[in-house]
Amino acid sequence: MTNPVYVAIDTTEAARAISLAERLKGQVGGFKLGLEYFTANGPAGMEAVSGLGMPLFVDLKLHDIPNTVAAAMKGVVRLGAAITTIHASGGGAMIRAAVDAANDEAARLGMVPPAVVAVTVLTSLDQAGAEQVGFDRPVLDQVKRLAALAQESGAAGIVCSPLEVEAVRALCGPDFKLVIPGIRPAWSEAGDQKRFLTPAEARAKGADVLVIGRPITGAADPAEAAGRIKAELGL
Ligand SMILES: O=c1ccn([C@@H]2O[C@H](COP(=O)(O)O)[C@@H](O)[C@H]2O)c(=O)[nH]1
Repeated sequence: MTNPVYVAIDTTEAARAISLAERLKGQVGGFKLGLEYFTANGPAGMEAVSGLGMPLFVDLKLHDIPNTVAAAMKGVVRLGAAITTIHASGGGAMIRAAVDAANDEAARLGMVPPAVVAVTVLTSLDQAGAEQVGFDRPVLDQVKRLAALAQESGAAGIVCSPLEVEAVRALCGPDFKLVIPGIRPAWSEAGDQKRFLTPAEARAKGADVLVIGRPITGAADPAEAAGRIKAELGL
């Protein structure tokens, strides 16, 4: 089985990111770099990590009018992303524009386009937090609604919490990519994550990609922590 874990390397420091990536290379399936890293280090910083030869998940969660998202998505393709994120709540036209831009730019450059996945309801929101931003229905229903929109608008998959995986799988089918943060091994701290399960639980429910940051990167020995997660997954 391919290792489904993408480690979220959330830091502003390129040297720390590269050092973590080098130490974790054999223990995870890929590296995720997000806003914190990109705004500090730009495309060159991204390339310093992708140059280590592992799949790169570029997590910029684009959310703007379709024209702007399409232009930004072309830059994401040039970073060599295997997976990248947009916000589903940007709407169907925005999702379609992002997917079309990814495909067009990749074709122009002779590259494989990234899997464009749409963030539904952030895993840091519980029911009360979701209601605060106007999702006045159960979180599961909101996730399913945005998953259906993402799928009909051409996205390769979605980002949701492990608690919603089974329902979205039933709704969207086996080929829809479920990228799942909110992963907390039993021995780790929840931090700001509100909707979470363990790696083994998330995998058993049918998650395709497990996004795990602080339980690995904040451990005294990140490679050992990633190795424990690998063992939990039977890898
Ligand atoms: O709903 C979401 C969407 C994205 N994330 C990102 O995943 C990682 C999780 O890191 P942990 O340290 O394991 O909490 C982080 O980069 C988030 O930006 C998410 O957590 N929830």
